[in-house]
Amino acid sequence: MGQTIICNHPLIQHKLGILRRKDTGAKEFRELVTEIAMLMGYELTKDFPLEEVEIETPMGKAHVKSISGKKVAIVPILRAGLGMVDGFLNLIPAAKVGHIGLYRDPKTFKPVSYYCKMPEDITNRQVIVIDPMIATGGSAIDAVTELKNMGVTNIKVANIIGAPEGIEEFHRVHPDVDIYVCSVDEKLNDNKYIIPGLGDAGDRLFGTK
Ligand SMILES: O=P(O)(O)OC[C@H]1O[C@H](OP(=O)(O)OP(=O)(O)O)[C@H](O)[C@@H]1O
Ligand SMILES: O=c1cc[nH]c(=O)[nH]1
Ligand SMILES: [Mg+2]
Repeated sequence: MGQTIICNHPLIQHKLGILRRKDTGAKEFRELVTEIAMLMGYELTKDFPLEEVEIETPMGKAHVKSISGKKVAIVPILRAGLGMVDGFLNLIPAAKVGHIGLYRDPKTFKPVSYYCKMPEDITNRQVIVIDPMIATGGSAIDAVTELKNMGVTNIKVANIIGAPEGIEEFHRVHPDVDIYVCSVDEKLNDNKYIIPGLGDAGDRLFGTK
C-alpha cells in the first residue's frame, strides 16, 4: 500500500497556517505556495540515491557525493499545480516540466481532462505530480493513471492539503504511489471542498474570484 507522508516541518506548518487565512491576498498566497512547495521538495527528495564521484578541488582530488538516480520530471495539474512549480524547480533546476490539464466538473465533481504535454523521455524519469489540493482524489487519480498509461513507473504525488476521503481513494486505486501532504484535514463538504481547507486554490493563486 502507498504511504501518506506528512510534511511536519515547523516552517511548513507555520506557512500553511498563514496560507489558510481568508485575508491572505494573492501575492502572499503565491509566495507561500512557492515556499511550501520548496520545503516539501526537500522532504520528498530525502530518499534520492547518491553515488561517490571524484572531482578536483583547488587543493587536489576529492571524493564527493552526487545524486545518481533517475532524472526528475515535475508534473503540475493545471491550473493550481502551477503555483508549486517554481518551488520545486528552485531545488531541482535540471528537472523537466510536464503539464496535465484537469478541472473538476462543478456538478459531478469528476475531473475533466483538457491538456497533456510531457517531456519526450518521461518514462525514464522520476515523476513528481504536484497540486495544492487533493479533495475527492479524482484529479490526482486520473493524472497518475494518464502517466501510467504512458509507461511511467516511478511516481510520487505532492499535495499541500488533503481530505481523508480523497487520500484513501487514491491509495486504493494506486497502491504503489506515495503521497506527500502537509495536512490531512477533517472532511469534504457537500460541494466536495476541503474543510477547513483554504478555499479554491486556483482562484486564490490567480485572483479569478
Ligand atoms: O481531488 P479532487 O476532488 O479532484 O479536487 C482537487 C482538484 O480541484 C482543484 O482544481 P480545479 O478543478 O478547481 O481546477 P483549477 O486548478 O483550474 O482551479 C485542485 O487544484 C485539484 O486539481
Ligand atoms: O477545497 C478544495 C477542493 C478542491 N479544489 C480546491 O481548490 N479546494
Ligand atoms: Mg479551482
